[in-house]
This record gives sequence, C-alpha cells and structure tokens, in this order.
Amino acid sequence: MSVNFIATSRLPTPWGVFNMHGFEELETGKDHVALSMGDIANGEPVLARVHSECLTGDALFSLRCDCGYQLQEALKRIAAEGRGVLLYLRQEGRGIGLLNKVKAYALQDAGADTVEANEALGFGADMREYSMCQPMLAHIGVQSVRLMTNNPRKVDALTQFGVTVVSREPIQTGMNPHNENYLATKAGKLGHMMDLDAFTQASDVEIERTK
Ligand SMILES: Nc1nc2c(ncn2[C@@H]2O[C@H](COP(=O)(O)OP(=O)(O)OP(=O)(O)O)[C@@H](O)[C@H]2O)c(=O)[nH]1
Ligand SMILES: [Zn+2]
Repeated sequence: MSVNFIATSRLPTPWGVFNMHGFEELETGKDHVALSMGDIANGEPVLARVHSECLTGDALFSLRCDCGYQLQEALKRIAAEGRGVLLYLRQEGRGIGLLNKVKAYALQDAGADTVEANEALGFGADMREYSMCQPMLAHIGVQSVRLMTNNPRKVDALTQFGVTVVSREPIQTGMNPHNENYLATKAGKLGHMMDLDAFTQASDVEIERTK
C-alpha cells in the first residue's frame, strides 16, 4: 500500500510529548498516524508498537479486550526510553469495521467466541493487513524495530511487507473478568504468545464498578 505523508505536529500526552505524523493510503484514502519520540532515525533498532484501532478499548474504556491497556503501556514504555514509535492503524475490529464489530460483540454476548463471531458474519478471524507500515516507518527514518506484541503472525506479516523486526517484546496488560475468555481465545485460536499468569490486572477499583 502506498502512503502519502500529510503533516507532522506535536502531541503532548500524560507520559511525554510525541511527534504525530499523519499519512493517507493512496488506494483507499484511509488515514493512519505514527507517534514518535526521540531520535528514531539514527539506525539503532527502535522500540515500536503497531496498534490496530479499537474505538471501544482505546477511547471508550471497554474492558472486553486489552487494547486500551496495551496502547497506554506502549506509550509509557516509549516515553520511559525517550525513544520509540507507535503506528496507530485504522483497522477497526481486526479489519471488519466498527459496526461489524458491534455485531460480533452481540454474537459474543450470545455465547460465540471472538473467532466464531467473525466467521458467523462471513469474515475471516483476522482481516488486517500491514502493507502501509514499511512506507510509514521509512518516511520517519526507522530502519528496524523491537516490536511490542504478543502476536507472532503480526511479526511475520510485517516482515513479509519489508519491516525489519529484530526482536519481539511481550505486552501483557489489562486482564480483567470481562476479557479473560477473550484473551484465552487469542492464545488458543489466534496463536498469541501469552503467559496468562504474567498479565498485569486491571485495577480492583475498575473491576468493582462493573459487577
Ligand atoms: N472482530 C473483532 N475485533 C476485535 C475484537 N476484539 C478486539 N478486536 C480488534 O482487534 C484488534 C486488536 O487485535 P488483537 O487481536 O487484540 O491484538 P493484536 O494486535 O493482534 O496483537 P498484540 O500486538 O499482541 O496486541 C483491534 O482492531 C480491535 O478493534 C472482537 O471481539 N472482534
Ligand atoms: Zn480492543
């Protein structure tokens, strides 16, 4: 996928000030952003997260998944190193879109797991693609990454599309009673490498409110 670079701005966050780089996919018009911090163009491998949009988890505080927790954790780790990059990709619902994800959640409320729900709607378990990542990273000078992910298929897909992944760094956080089954399905059916005992839990206060 070719991308057009649009502009760079500052993005202050609770963990530090990032640079936000906006891109547009030429073929689809979809927009994506990269958040960066520090000297990412000096040739040293860059701590990186390739994060797929999850409106419910990233912005609406949903406890159904671990996305919002991973997003915060990635930004915190980058800020702690003072150097890194996060690609925020607009591939909501593993690529099926927001409203289809709401339909999938409705099927999950009735007993399906995350993979069965996608398949019942006529989609594959994971419809994302990563061809925009290499050109986005190249534009901001990143040559290789230490990728924060539990998903080995993401490492393979990025590698296939020309991104040099020198290592994988686990990012296990935000487990709570609402997403235990979801995380177990990711580990069991989607091949995520997760040690369910090593997860950081969402705080007791957050869980208490949802009983
Ligand atoms: N279709 C569908 N998409 C979901 C569901 N829960 C989360 N998502 C989407 O899944 C994407 C995140 O993918 P995950 O499978 O959680 O994790 P990953 O990106 O593959 O792997 P990590 O790098 O380890 O986080 C986001 O686009 C979410 O919107 C669900 O139940 N159904
Ligand atoms: Zn999510």
